[in-house]
Amino acid sequence: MIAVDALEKTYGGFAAVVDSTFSVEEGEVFGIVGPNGAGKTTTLKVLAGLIEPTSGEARVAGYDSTDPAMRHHLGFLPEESPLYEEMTATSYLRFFADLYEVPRPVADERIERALDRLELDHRDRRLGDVSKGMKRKVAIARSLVNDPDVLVYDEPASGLDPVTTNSVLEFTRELRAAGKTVVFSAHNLYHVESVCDRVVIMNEGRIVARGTVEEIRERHGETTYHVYTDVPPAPASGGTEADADAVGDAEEVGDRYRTVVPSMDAVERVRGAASAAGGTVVDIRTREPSLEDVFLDLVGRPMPGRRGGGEAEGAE
Ligand SMILES: Nc1ncnc2c1ncn2[C@@H]1O[C@H](COP(=O)(O)OP(=O)(O)OP(=O)(O)O)[C@@H](O)[C@H]1O
Repeated sequence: MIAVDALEKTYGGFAAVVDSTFSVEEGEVFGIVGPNGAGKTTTLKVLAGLIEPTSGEARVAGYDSTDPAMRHHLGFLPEESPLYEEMTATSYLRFFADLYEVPRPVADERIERALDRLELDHRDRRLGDVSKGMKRKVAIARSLVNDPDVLVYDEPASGLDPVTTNSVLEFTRELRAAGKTVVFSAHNLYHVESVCDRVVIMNEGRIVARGTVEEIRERHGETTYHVYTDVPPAPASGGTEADADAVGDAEEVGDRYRTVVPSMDAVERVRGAASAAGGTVVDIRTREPSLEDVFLDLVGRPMPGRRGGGEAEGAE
């Protein structure tokens, strides 16, 4: 449903997106995560046809993203979605439905359905007077007035309270169940883990990891072993440097000592060191990396060659 190929976007010589290639299948929820300035919004704006690639291409629902016909198949939720403050939710959504030339009875039914599902009260209050959560929900409803196949949401749940956040995430799952394809960006990795079928992690314009959350964890994360001993482990005299490294950082936890190590070999070294100190291992726990662990590890690495590349364009 979406195919992005060797996408580059530069702003006046600054490469915001570098050599990005990914695809999204029909009915998939696809997450783009990354730190501030990673290139997420730029990627989404290209998909939404709001900016043109410097090179490479993005195809959405069978159209080039720069083809105006593509927009009939797309609903876009920008990161900031200022609404017309004097309008009510209903009149605002009708206005957008008219822009898409949706027949009025169809539009009214669609708008009612979206507002009901999003549990939007105060439909006749001016938008300038409704809460931030309600404004976000109206913006989400706006993305659906043309009944698009593809939804591109930039930080859909950012700044929302936990209840509204949950309802937006649940709504995203329902969109998938209805066969829509959803691409969204997020900073909150829990949101991504809980909703997305597949994810790309971007850093400094480049994709640095991709796959299901599970695949990314397996590929990029490290399992650690937490070894609990009843004495501080001390390497036996005459032990190797690796033995000393393995037991260097025991931390006192209650009446036990915890040493975190990356392998079973190192666990055995800790065992030896505990016994050399007259004690024993009392517990070993395995800890799988979270998406957040992987993320912090990946985005902490410097990325080469961000500046330059592609032709300079004026800032938009
Ligand atoms: N119109 C523009 N002109 C110049 N530079 C831009 C423009 N838009 C974005 N950039 C730069 O491109 C880089 C990527 O920006 P982008 O907004 O895509 O990142 P992001 O991952 O969405 O960040 P955030 O999480 O902060 O929203 C940033 O360094 C940003 O300053």
